[in-house]
Amino acid sequence: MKKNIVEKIWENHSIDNLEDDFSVLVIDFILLHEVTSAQAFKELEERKIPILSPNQCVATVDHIISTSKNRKQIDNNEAKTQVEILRNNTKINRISLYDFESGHQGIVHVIGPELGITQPGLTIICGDSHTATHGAFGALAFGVGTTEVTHALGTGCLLLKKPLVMKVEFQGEVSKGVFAKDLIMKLIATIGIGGATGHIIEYGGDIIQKMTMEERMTICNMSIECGAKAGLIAPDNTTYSYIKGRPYAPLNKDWEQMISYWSSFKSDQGCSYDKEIIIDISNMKPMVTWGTNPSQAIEIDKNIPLEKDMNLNDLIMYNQAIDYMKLNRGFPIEDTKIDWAFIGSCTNGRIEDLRISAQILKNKKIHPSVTFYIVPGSESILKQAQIEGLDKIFKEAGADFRMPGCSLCLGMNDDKVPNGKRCISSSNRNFMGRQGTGSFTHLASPATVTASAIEGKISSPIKYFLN
Ligand SMILES: CC(C)[C@H](C(=O)O)[C@@H](O)C(=O)O
Ligand code: SF4
Repeated sequence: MKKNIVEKIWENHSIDNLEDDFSVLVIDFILLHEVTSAQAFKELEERKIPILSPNQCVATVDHIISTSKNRKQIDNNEAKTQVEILRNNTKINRISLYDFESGHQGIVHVIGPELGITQPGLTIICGDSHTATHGAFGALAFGVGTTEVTHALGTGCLLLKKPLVMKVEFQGEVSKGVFAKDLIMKLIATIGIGGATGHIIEYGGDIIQKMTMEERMTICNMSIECGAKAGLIAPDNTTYSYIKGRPYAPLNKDWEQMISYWSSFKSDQGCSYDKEIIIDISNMKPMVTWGTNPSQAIEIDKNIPLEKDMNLNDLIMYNQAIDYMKLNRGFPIEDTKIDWAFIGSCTNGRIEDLRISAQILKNKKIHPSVTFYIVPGSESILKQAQIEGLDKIFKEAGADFRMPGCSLCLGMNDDKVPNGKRCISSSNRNFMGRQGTGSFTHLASPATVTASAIEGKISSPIKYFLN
């Protein structure tokens, strides 16, 4: 029987099939961060259950930490306690912790791939909703709650219901100035925040195949924003060359064997899906959100929708969003004045994102009224940016190039957009107050963020890519 990639990974990991499509699934890797792991360790300790396989776990500090240069001296007491608890838990349980100055501290979904932990055909979980990022490598990776983290740490498996599978393909020509972020935002705007509920998305087709791993990670990362449990992309040579030589990658003598194993995790030609969606991206412009969820997005040259443009079901959310965002119905989104700009997060805080921003910023200054945070996803990206001299370009332009962490993606650490200020952001969520109480967020690609930081208003980056 022909199978899709999800069915293949599922069967390969299922050790017991129960009624109603439930299976006991082996979990290959557990990623941990300071916010959602403490309770899991505590419960296991209380019940005297040891961690089954500490070498299949990796931890880092990302959410709550400071991104300032003197981040090691943690002033915030709550953050200090959470970091100390994680240090202690990982030490007692012999789990690798990528702490400050380890060379790989960073956002959990950035360092997994970077270390070569994220590999095709694996099942990977983390107490974090953006775990789908790892699906870019053909892994079945999804966010879970702390109870499931506890269960998986103790037993190495999880009881799960087999999800439906949706195939998504982007078709057409990618226009200049349009990036992976714009494509995934277009999908979410098209199918809505619940458009993929109950499904795992497999992204396929020529456009996806031509993408770099960084671009594929951006795509898979935001799958959760349209309700999908996970998003994945079949592995190919781009995947294998990215993994090769990384700390957790198979060594030379096992390499060929692993490639042939990994290559088996591809959907069979003619296999079936529960749903198939094609998104036409011809002549598409960069995307930007006007509202307070990621589906409330339009192409940058379009007007903010009017009430009559909305679905009846979306009307309440529409009105709440417009009122919160203090925007004018039916007006252009372009030229909306901004105060802050942010490049970072597990969606767009990778080296390619910083390179695009630096390419635009070179020999330019950001607008005097804009505060621009550029936050690398990991220590290794920070180092690479310094090697390439990107840090100098950022500094000369007037941007603040900071230490790695989740930073302004969520208002859980010292980095916050002040009340009443408007930020254009390369992150993945624009919920009310997400970047700080009373702040306004517009999601966009790193190129659009940078163009807007220069102009002091929401601006298209297309002009920077015309020759
Ligand atoms: C703090 C954490 C539980 C949360 C998540 O799961 O997504 C965070 O990473 C986010 O992006 O909102
Ligand atoms: S960068 Fe943002 S989305 Fe990603 S894990 Fe951190 S808080 Fe969550």
